[in-house]
Amino acid sequence: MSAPGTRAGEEADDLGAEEALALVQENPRPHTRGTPARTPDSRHRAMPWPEARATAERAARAAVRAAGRAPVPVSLDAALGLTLAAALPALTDLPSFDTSAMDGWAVAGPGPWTVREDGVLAGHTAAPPLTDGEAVRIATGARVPPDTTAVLRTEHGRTEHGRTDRTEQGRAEPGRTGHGATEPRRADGPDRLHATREVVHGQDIRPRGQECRGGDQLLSIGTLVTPAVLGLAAAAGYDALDVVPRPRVDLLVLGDELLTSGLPRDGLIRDALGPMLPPWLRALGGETGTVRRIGDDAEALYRAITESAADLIVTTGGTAAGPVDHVHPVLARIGADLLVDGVRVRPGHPMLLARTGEAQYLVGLPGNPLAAVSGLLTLAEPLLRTLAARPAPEPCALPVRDAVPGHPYDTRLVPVVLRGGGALPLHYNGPAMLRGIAAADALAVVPPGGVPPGQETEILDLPWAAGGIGVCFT
Ligand SMILES: Nc1nc2c(c(=O)[nH]1)N[C@H]1C(S)=C(S)[C@@H](COP(=O)(O)OP(=O)(O)OC[C@H]3O[C@@H](n4cnc5c(N)ncnc54)[C@H](O)[C@@H]3O)O[C@H]1N2
Ligand code: MOO
Repeated sequence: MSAPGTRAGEEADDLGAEEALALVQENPRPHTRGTPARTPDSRHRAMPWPEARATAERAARAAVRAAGRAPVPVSLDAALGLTLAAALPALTDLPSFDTSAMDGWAVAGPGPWTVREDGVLAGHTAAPPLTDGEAVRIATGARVPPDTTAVLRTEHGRTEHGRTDRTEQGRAEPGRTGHGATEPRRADGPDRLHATREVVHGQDIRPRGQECRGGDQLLSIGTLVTPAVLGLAAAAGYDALDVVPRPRVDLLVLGDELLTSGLPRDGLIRDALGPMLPPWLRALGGETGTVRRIGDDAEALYRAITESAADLIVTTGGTAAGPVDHVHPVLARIGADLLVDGVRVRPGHPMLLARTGEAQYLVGLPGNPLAAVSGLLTLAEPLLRTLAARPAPEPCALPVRDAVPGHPYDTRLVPVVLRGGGALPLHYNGPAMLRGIAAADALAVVPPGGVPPGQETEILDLPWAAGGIGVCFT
């Protein structure tokens, strides 16, 4: 990577976002609405895409009913991204004492006021009550002394020394005045404070309980813990929160052809899914333990599944019907219920969902990397979201800028960038490619037959893509 300002860095800047996008943008092709129907073979079990998602969500609801998901207390720093398992009552009034909202003086009654010698700072013990005609220097956030009637901002007060001084010429003159801050005292006796603006009763005092009273419900059950929720919980006195725990995920990567480092060689390729899936599963609400590489070993796959105590097992590869595609035979040996066995979606149609225990499910992702992403968002997303008690994302639809060709029968998931309120399909969206999705903001859901230019289509968020999505990002 080049440091900013170097030649290469300048070249990258010169390239510009749009040109960078052109590296991955799809060439518009005529959409294929009306393409003559092809008789699908072995399609009988494949489920329509919306139904597959609903099935995964229902399965997770059944798991929650069967096993429950006991709330766990976690420290604030571990709670981000989890869901509140109970409503959040305030543990205290907020603010918990009458607080100065400004730097200035706490005053009692009408001015001018006699200024007390000591000031009041935030975090200090309570100052003694003020009497009518008295003022005391006060800082923002400090407790206002009892019987304070208002806070006068520094910039709205003028102080005057309480005694006359002798000048060099021997003439008497009043103590010099200061605007805002009190000048160093040169004479005995308290300063006098004058307001330069009208003073309204109660001004710039945040009364105790202004935001909430102890016991008030601040947030409801099921609220996603965001950075703002962490701040509110801390302000309201919490050190820990009761949350729905992250569903545990065991990730089993299948395939003898996979390398974990270096360049592809001798027919071997790099494992793209081992690095990609754990953080993605976490963004969807799950927590992946170690990634286990099983190779193409049916016995090892059987053991890994039957020994797993995870809420969700995710396998990659081996879902088709090749000589070393062991997922189906092993699930049959276990006696698992196949709830989804193929989905009418491209890429990713061999994806599957099985029930492997009373409250345990297995999502089989196809090995082709973009097909695996498709399976992740079709089956693992609704499942993990429901297990983690996260709210469903608001449905979002945007117009496509160019025609997006469709499959004759199946839904397509197409990586897109979002620009100017519309979706632009990206090139390099083949099942084995990650180049398009790596540059994408979202996935467009393209129904069978395709979408003509300007027509709205459903958009699936990518968890990291805040930029440009606006309304869709939750
Ligand atoms: N006769 C048929 N063959 C295939 C069909 C079909 O319907 N009939 N479907 C194709 C489709 S579509 C897909 S998708 C794949 C699904 O295959 P599997 O889930 O069995 O996956 P594999 O065969 O193990 O691998 C497919 C492909 O992906 C590469 N791969 C696997 N794992 C990884 C990984 N972790 N990182 C990177 N790449 C990976 C693997 O090397 C293969 O190239 O089946 C088609 N075949
Ligand atoms: O479903 Mo496969 O994903 O088309 O490659």
